[in-house]
Amino acid sequence: MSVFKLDEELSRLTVNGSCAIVDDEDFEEDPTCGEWHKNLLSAHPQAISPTVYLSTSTNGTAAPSKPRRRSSLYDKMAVSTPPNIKRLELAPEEDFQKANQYERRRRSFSKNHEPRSLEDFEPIRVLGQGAYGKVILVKDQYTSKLYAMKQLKKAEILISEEETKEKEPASVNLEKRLERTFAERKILSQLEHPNIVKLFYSFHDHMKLYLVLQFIPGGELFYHLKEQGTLAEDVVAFYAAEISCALRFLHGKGIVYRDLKPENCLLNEKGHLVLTDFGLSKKSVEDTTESSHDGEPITTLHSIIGTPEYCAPEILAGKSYNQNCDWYSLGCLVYDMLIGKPPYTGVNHKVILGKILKDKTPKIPMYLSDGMKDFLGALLRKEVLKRWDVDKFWNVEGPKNKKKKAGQAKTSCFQSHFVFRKVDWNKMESGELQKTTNGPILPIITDWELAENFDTEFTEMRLDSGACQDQINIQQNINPILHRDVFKGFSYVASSSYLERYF
Ligand SMILES: Nc1ncnc2c1ncn2[C@@H]1O[C@H](COP(=O)(O)OP(=O)(O)OP(=O)(O)O)[C@@H](O)[C@H]1O
Repeated sequence: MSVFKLDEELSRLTVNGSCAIVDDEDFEEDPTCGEWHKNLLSAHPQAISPTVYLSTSTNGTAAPSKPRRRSSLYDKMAVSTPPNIKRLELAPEEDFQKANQYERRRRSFSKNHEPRSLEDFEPIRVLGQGAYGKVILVKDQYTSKLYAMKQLKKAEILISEEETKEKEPASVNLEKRLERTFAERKILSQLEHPNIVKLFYSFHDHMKLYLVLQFIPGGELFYHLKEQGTLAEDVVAFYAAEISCALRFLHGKGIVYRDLKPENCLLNEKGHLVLTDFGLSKKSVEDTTESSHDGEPITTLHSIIGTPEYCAPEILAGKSYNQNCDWYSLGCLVYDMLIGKPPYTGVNHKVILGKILKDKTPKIPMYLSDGMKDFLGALLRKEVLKRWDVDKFWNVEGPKNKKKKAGQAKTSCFQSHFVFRKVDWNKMESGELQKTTNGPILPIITDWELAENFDTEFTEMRLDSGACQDQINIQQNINPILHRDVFKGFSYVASSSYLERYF
């Protein structure tokens, strides 16, 4: 889960791209919210979760044996009390006012376009945890819709352990972390693609930033990989095609994803792949669709960032890089799905880094089809200039060289590659395939609120842990910075039409 932050920003280099902090006028005013943690404590003294799985492995060797769900377990699940029940204890006048307020909000949510706050959502269970906070399954109290709420602790963003180690002034690092925080919110609010998670709302309170995302119930591809060991070539090709569509779409908008790994690939209820976590994505200033699709560099980036196993060598070497780094990561992910581990592994980041930078092109097992070997070989080239420029050759053939020099970059059409022979690109690119058919692995979902395709390591976590400590950290350490209101402009509400399209 952890993000690799080896010398996260090279102090000698500057990022050649736009700061993604957005203008205030772009967004709606956000209400402050604060009661949620109290509600949460009273509603959920303990996290509730079944410790059972319904998914079974098709690969007996790789999957650990897990107990099947007994139906009686459902009866034993704790029932959480909706926080609004508390209103019954209020004095009549307050009760009346609150009830009116509730009714007003309920009516406005039916129109779907209202700034949101933490009290609007009932926490159900933890779905995952990242570097700056948790992702929690929540239920909208007014509409009963489920969302994945990504919470980022302001304290973690404002004060990082690295600051004590790094030579750069704290303000430089802070700018970078804020830039990334805003980048995720800004980038996601501009995107609409069937294979990319949707952002519906964002807001913040005195402790945290909140991104209210579409809940993707099928869990991480990582989870299914653990269950199944490895996947068949056709299945892998299908996921590779869906990821490629999402990456191509992002590159066309001038965005480099930079964090492709199995944990960030989720499966939706129909088994289609959805990319999440845009915390490391970067958008360029010169966001011209034409030049990006020509395969020209979107922008030259320098930050060392990402998860090392899936990270392109040029990034790890501290060189400048462009969108092509995402295609190398796709090669690593495809390799992982087929072989059960990424191309370079090791006991720690240093060992992995050494292998990626010094070893030759990774060994591709003989048992893969020739087509798959060719595909992987073209993406896993360490030198960018020798790597397949997928954006350039997305749907066009490059010039045919009669005498192909050894080590030359592949110039054939990406979509026409042998491994994609069963993929209906037209339907996939238009989104029709994702709407009308199921993907190769259909996650078992008996009840969306159970989040049964997520690891019990997370779903059994206490929902409230750490909340009080964060408060103390903020007050003791970062008051001067906090007063600058650096998170102004974070709040966002998707347009009514966008919201209506998905609910
Ligand atoms: N929309 C979603 N629906 C369901 N689960 C989600 C969703 N978004 C995130 N998750 C779960 O939460 C986990 C962590 O989310 P995410 O990667 O966005 O957090 P992060 O803090 O950026 O993590 P990292 O530090 O690993 O980059 C994911 O791996 C996934 O399991």
